Amino acid sequence: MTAAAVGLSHSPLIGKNDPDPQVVAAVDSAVDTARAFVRAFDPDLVVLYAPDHYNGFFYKEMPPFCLATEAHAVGDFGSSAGPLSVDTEAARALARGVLDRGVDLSVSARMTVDHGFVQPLEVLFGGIDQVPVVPVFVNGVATPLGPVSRIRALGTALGQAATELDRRVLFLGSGGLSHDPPVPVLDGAPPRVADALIEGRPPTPEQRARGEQRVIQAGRDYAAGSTTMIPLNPAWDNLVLDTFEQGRLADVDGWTVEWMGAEGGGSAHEVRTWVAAFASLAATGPYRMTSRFYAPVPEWVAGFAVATAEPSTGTAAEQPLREGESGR
Ligand SMILES: O=C(O)/C=C/c1cccc(O)c1O
Ligand SMILES: [Fe+2]
Repeated sequence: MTAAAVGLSHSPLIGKNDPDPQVVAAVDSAVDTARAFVRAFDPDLVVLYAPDHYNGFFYKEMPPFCLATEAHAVGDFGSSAGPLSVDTEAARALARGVLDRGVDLSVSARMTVDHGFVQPLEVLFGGIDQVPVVPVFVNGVATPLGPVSRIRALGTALGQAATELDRRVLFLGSGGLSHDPPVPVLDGAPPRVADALIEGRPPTPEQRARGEQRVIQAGRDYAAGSTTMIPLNPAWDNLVLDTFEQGRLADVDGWTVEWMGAEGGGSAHEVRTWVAAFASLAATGPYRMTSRFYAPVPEWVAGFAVATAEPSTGTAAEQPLREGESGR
């Protein structure tokens, strides 16, 4: 088995509320680098860790994480709808391997997913059915959230299980870093909203359009500096990226839910997907980050980051990231 990892922020506001062209060009260039990295690695299996935004998982049953043996995308914010090309056999083997290692994984035989899963597949592979994938939902939105150490344990167990497959596995984390979009919160929600968050009744097209419009307005408010939400936090985002780049994954066990929310906003917990992806790669051996990009993009309500990593050979030929590559 060979492995690699990519972390990629997502935002449904990309293309809908764009920043200055220079910022878009810088992001495009970083994404091109990641795409080239993925093409060169040529994975035959992608383990995709991503959050949900109350399109697939609801408070009726809200697991901390869940692996899918089959998955369908809802097509929110104009993203692709339909079945993902899930590798059911690999998904079952990985689920077994994670459970055997003492991590209480739940399994969905028909997961509903949204832009959190779809966007990285579209961006890196050109669609949701282009590469065999094992989708793993990681709750990064719906409180209460468990300790980050359990996400590292999940990633580690899944990485170890993947070593037993004769595959080229890309571990892909979708989301983060600091951001505080207007995702509804159950605590204190009016009864109609609470009911929707618990039951998960599909929104009418009008309701979905209103919700999406609210997010677009949030992007405009962030860009205008008139938001009442927690601002993007480049210092915290770079601390998070330093942790991954320096392979200090055990540090995340000390990250509290309160600290992450205060520093990075209500959706900063999406960075749990990166924790899982890098822990999976680390479970296969030492790694090195080969590219790192970061830009705070208020128009997208996103501390936006892209990073790639591969196994480290420990030889002198390996170059550390150059200044321009780090995005700092
Ligand atoms: O409202 C949603 O479904 C999500 C919005 C959003 C906005 C910006 C960054 C993200 O990661 C999001 O999921
Ligand atoms: Fe998100």
